[in-house]
Amino acid sequence: MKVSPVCLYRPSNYVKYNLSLIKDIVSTKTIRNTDDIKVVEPTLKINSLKKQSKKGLEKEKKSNGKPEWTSILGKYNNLRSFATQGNISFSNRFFYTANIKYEWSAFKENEFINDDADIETNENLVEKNASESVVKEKLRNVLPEIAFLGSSNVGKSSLLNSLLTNYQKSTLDKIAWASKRPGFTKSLNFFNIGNRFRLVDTPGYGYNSTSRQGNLTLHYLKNRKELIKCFLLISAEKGLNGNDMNMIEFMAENGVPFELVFTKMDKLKNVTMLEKQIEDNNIMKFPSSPQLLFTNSEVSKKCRKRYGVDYVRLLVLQSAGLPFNVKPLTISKV
Ligand SMILES: Nc1nc2c(ncn2[C@@H]2O[C@H](COP(=O)(O)OP(=O)(O)OP(=O)(O)O)[C@@H](O)[C@H]2O)c(=O)[nH]1
Ligand SMILES: [Mg+2]
Repeated sequence: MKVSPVCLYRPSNYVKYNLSLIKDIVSTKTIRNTDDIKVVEPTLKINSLKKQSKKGLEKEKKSNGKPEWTSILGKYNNLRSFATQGNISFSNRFFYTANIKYEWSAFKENEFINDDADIETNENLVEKNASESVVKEKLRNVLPEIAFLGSSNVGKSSLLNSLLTNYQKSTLDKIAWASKRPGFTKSLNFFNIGNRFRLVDTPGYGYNSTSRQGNLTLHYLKNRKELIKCFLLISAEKGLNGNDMNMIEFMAENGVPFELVFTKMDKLKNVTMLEKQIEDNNIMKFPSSPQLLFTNSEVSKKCRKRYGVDYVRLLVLQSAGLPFNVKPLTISKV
């Protein structure tokens, strides 16, 4: 199948959705061997577009001790009005005090259904180390789900860990497994957060992914009743790519609410170019008006703190329909 990359990127074509195309694109296996390789090229490599002057870099380095990019944290979302010190303290406390429980991984479509009839008849649901009643209990415990999506290596697993790790700690808690190797997460992984909602880590699409993983994620997005929100992660260093645009189309077509999170902000050299990309791709004019968040999950000498995490936490609670002062519940030991 030949696809013009220009056609894919143009916002006017944004509503034109083609399931077979997306399935192909989510699988790099398919793409590597076809001309469609073009569609996975990033639309814009932010850092490569313009070499910054020394003066510009200096200016960007620090403003009030923070990296300059932190000035856009509240610019492309409506969270500023909610981000009072009180609400931030409440929501941080929720994430620090909630019991976190990894519950299960889904490698196949039938591992995230929770229709009673299907459970009764589906023997695949019985895990090696769990009785059928345990698996049923897990699937019956209906909680709203928020999934992290994005290209491989954008930092989905790291963001999940960052949300759940206290600011005081210098390294992230290892709740979801992260790795510098792209394509590391191979299944949908479900984490119960204080028995109020689940965070779902997903396999990345693009480099080093497989069509099985891509189809699994698409099936989850389309069919999972508990899914209330997706956070689509984009590496600020690499920019939005064709796969991201297709995933956005897929979610729009299937009525899946989503927000956008720019990750690895600590690696961004030029905040103006990121803003230009947001404008050029008409991101603020997407019909569903996603909120834009910006964060870094790693710290370095240049960027000594994790920024933007407060906003992501606020938006997760808000997405789950919870008040910011919500208290975590006990998670059943089953
Ligand atoms: N500098 C920097 N590195 C990051 C950030 N977030 C993640 N990383 C690194 O990027 C690599 C990939 O992170 P992961 O969290 O495993 O990425 P992922 O999206 O889950 O990747 P897959 O599971 O392969 O799809 C790891 O080496 C992380 O340490 C960030 O904000 N800044
Ligand atoms: Mg991962």
